[in-house]
Amino acid sequence: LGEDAPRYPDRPVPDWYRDAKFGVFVHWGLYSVAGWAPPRRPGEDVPVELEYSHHQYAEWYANTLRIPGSPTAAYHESSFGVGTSYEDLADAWTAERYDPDGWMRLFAACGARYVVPTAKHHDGFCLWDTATTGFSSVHRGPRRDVVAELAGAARSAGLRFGLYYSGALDWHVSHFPPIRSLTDLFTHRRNDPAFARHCFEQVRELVEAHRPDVLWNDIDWPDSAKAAGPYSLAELFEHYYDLVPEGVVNDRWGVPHLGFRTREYRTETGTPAWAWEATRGLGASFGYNRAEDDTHLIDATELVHLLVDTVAKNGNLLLNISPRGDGSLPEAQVARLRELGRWLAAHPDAVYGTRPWHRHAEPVGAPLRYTVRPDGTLNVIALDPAHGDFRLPADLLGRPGAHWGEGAAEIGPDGTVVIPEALRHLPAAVLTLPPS
Ligand SMILES: C[C@@H]1N[C@H](CNC(=O)c2cc3ccccc3o2)[C@@H](O)[C@H](O)[C@@H]1O
Repeated sequence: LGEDAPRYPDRPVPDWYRDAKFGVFVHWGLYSVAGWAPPRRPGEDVPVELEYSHHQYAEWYANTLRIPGSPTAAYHESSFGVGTSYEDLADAWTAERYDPDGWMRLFAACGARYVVPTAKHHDGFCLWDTATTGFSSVHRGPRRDVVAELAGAARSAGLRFGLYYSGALDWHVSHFPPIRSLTDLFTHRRNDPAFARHCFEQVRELVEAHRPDVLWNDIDWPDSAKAAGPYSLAELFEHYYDLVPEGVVNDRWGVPHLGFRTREYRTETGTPAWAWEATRGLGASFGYNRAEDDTHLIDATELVHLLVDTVAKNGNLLLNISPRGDGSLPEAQVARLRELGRWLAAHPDAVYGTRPWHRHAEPVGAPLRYTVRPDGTLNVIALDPAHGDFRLPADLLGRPGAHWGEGAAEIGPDGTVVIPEALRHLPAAVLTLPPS
């Protein structure tokens, strides 16, 4: 490291985060007013040359709109007219059905332990009472301090409160051509000291006003803040941890300091020793996409499997919900969240507060996942109980006291575990083995 390379703190990921396991991401912003991107079903891909002109992330609307000939450009003109800019939409944003307390009560009821709403996404529109710009939800549109309302509602609902911030991209204060490739993504962005100070001051406002338990930065941070000196990232982290001793950050700051690692629409192959977080939308987008219907969304059983698989691999799941511009929550998304919450409410000890076993699954055979409770009890989670009985692996044979929630488990001499009929309709069934 060069002589001016700052020193970053080495901090463990706090236990509250590792125990929480399930959080709700909320991408809500000016892009939710338009709420459109070319829809994409699970498994569908586009050729790399269309990756940005046909971006499936509706929160990228401001960029996609600027790509000549993109479906988004056509959608925008037909919906808002040739003379309406993206930023003009700020005055059309009324958020008339926005109910922060209702949102947070729902997320808590669905088993989330933390929530991470977007404070500023790549479009640069700020959802809090900022002194740094007039491009905000207080000065324009809703004329509400969305972040303050969400912070209060989250904590009243017993949730930890984090904030997403777009550190690398702010299209309101940048004047590059649209991003049309991965190369553009890394070159069409500001790294100058003035922008670095702008980002520093914005996040300082958020930290001082709301003490977020999680600082979830996206993509990267302005390079000129990565050396020692005023408005440096090192100073920002120091300030943050002074104000929020149990605070935690993610791994997208572009410096050798991170809390939990992140995977987006992907998972880990095994069980890493480090804390990590899997994040995705319920469909292919984080921002609301009115072009998505039920067939574009992950189904509830897959959602339970995603959570269990992630937790078995030492990860958390940060599942995104995409409120409409008016603040209402898409019913199909809420239905899936509630279904996940019902399973979690019936099997809390299979997830919350657990830690991974020495393997997360079996290389072959029945789809099992393992988690270990604080008292050493092993949760053997059958991901597809409808397929019926499964064989316990050799290293678990003979362990006494095997139990389903309701009663003792029937296990044959060869390790065949009979799944009770009453459990076969569930997305996953949990067999517990007391500490050996
Ligand atoms: C949560 C989503 N993040 C998108 C940017 N994605 C990334 O920077 C990214 C993607 C990703 C995948 C694996 C490890 C790190 C990674 O970073 C961002 O462009 C989307 O609009 C949305 O906010």
